[in-house]
Amino acid sequence: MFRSNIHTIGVMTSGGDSPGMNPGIRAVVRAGLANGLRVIGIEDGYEGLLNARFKELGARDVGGILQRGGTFLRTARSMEFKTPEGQRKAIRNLNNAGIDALVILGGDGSLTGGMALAAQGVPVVGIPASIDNDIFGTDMCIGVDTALNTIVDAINKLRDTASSHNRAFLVETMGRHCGYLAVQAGIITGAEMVVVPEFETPFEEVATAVDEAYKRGKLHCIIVVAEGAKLNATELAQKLEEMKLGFDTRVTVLGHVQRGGKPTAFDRFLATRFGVKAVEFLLSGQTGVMTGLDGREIVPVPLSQVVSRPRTLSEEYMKMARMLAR
Ligand SMILES: Nc1ncnc2c1ncn2[C@@H]1O[C@H](COP(=O)(O)OP(=O)(O)O)[C@@H](O)[C@H]1O
Ligand SMILES: O=P(O)(O)OC[C@H]1O[C@](O)(COP(=O)(O)O)[C@@H](O)[C@@H]1O
Ligand SMILES: [Mg+2]
Repeated sequence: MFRSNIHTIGVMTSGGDSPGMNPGIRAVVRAGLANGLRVIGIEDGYEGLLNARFKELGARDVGGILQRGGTFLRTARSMEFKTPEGQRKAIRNLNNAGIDALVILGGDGSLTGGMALAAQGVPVVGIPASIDNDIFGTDMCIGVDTALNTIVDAINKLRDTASSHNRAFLVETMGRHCGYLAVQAGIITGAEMVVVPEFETPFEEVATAVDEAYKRGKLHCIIVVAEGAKLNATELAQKLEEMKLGFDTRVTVLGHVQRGGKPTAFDRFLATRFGVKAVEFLLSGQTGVMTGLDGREIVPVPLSQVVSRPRTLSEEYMKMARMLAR
């Protein structure tokens, strides 16, 4: 049987916060303790790793956080960690504190950082946590479901105003270079059009969708635009206004409201499963991997694949959004 030489693990959150990080930390801590490990919380992501902001976590320290958005360990983006000197300092701090292995909850950038540490001999397991759902190797990241529900609530409300005033609303969703949130939200709110970075949408197509919705007698027109799209929501609105189509035009940039809030049941459960599996992977010697959701299973996905392969957006869902918007 494989005998682990891991006695103390560190857990940290990094990059943009996402709802479900807290349940993920809780699961890592409690699964670690259940397996006889010491668990050290690292505050402020890689920034805290570089400054040795470490605190030992017991079972009670992670009580009452399941339902809280954000991350009680806090998170950060760190330029210094990207440098070889920064990474050397991080490894020295881990060694000094007797931390044998790391669980990192974060997005693509954080997992790239985890890969760098793994390449230098640190046992690492990554947990995908980002509202963007832009990570290769997992069907879903922690936080996506909650963000999507927030977007849907917002669009439902905007639709009330859009129909009451006969307006076209351009709603900008987050996601960096990934249109996942926009497409899913477009389908489930019945948006007239979805614009994403992954597929080219000529402006004329957007204008035609707005014009046709007006001519068909629709009271409103909702266009969901991913933040990374070639023409952003504000630019599209300006161009549409110039065309003097039937609807008045307004823009709503949803922004950081999409990142906060209490995690949905789905996100809590996914985060919990990922956390438990992360500890299991570390103890069975499966390191340099990410916990990935593959259908119903949680599987180890090599970080080398995670960071080198782009996640593709389903063309089928784009077509579905377009077909159903009539
Ligand atoms: N190529 C990289 N090499 C090493 N560390 C990285 C790299 N990219 C990102 N990181 C670290 O991960 C942090 C979070 O990454 P970021 O892309 O901002 O968020 P996320 O992990 O949510 O995608 C960065 O601030 C940096 O410290
Ligand atoms: O909060 P910030 O630093 O302004 O960053 C905004 C970015 O963070 C996100 O909300 C989340 O991205 P990450 O998970 O990569 O951190 C993106 O959707 C958005 O582009
Ligand atoms: Mg990211």
